[in-house]
Amino acid sequence: MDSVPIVKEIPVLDLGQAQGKERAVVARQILKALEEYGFFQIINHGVPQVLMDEAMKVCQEFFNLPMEEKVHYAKETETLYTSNPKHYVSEEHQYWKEVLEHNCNIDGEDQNTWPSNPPKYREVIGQYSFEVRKLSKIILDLVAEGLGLEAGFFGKEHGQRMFVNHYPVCPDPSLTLGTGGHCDPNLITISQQQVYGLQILKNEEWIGLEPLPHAFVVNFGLPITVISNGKLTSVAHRAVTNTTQSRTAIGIQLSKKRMKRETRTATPPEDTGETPVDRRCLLRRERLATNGSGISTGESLVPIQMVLELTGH
Ligand SMILES: O=C(O)CCC(=O)C(=O)O
Ligand SMILES: [Fe+2]
Repeated sequence: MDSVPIVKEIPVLDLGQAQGKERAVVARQILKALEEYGFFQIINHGVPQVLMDEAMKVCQEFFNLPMEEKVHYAKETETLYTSNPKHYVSEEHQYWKEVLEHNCNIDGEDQNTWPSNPPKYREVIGQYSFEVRKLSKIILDLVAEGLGLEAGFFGKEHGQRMFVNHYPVCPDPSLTLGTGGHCDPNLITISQQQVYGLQILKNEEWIGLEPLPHAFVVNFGLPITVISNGKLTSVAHRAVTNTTQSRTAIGIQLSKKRMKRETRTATPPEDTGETPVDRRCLLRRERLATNGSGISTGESLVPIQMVLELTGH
């Protein structure tokens, strides 16, 4: 894993230019970045740096809470928090990470399910998810323009969910995984990360993406293949841990449809007749099938019917 090169060519796009007469240029740059890498970073995106810092701070403070307090959020009925020890018993591979995840839909009604500690969590993440939502709409409009689709093609009603992956310092990263290779199942993911660890698949080789301070990393999930009529595909990625620094990545995912947790279920073909399996479990199983570090193609990760359902097509 150490031999993975950090590639400076992964595009860094200036979203500020999209407001002026350079808009069409930016739309083309985004399309090119998606065709070549499936990922890009954006600067001048309009989300205040201080808000980004505060969001990172409250997330890190959450992970620094004592385990007794964090497990309070690991209830079976509404799981906000999971950690690698939880999977030790059932999974072949051990993931060196903790995850905080919850919906953050626009009406704000999810907020009372969010952690109440750190005390500023709900206020800060409420603002942050609102700002990132605005930003994702700007990017979606640019992608629609770049694809020659009508303005507003991606619609107004989106489901929004936040995934915060926290990877503690790992004494031996070769023995474990941060996040195994996968494609995202949702429409668009916008993530904030301050420490290197994200790797993306290019020409069947892993390459590393060095996050710029206060930039956002953007990628598209499986539905983009259907939406773009095969012009774009979702690119597999994974995250590695390191021996010196913990790493926290705050991902905000938008889906074409609002997803309530209970609707995030599906019966994979081989399980017909059994209890529906949580879709993230399905994804995790597919990740394991690729040994966690291999390549998951769109087809093997999520059945195409599910992609169509997610895109509302
Ligand atoms: O840790 C990261 O940067 C990536 C995590 C990720 O890809 C995911 O949760 O879908
Ligand atoms: Fe991902």
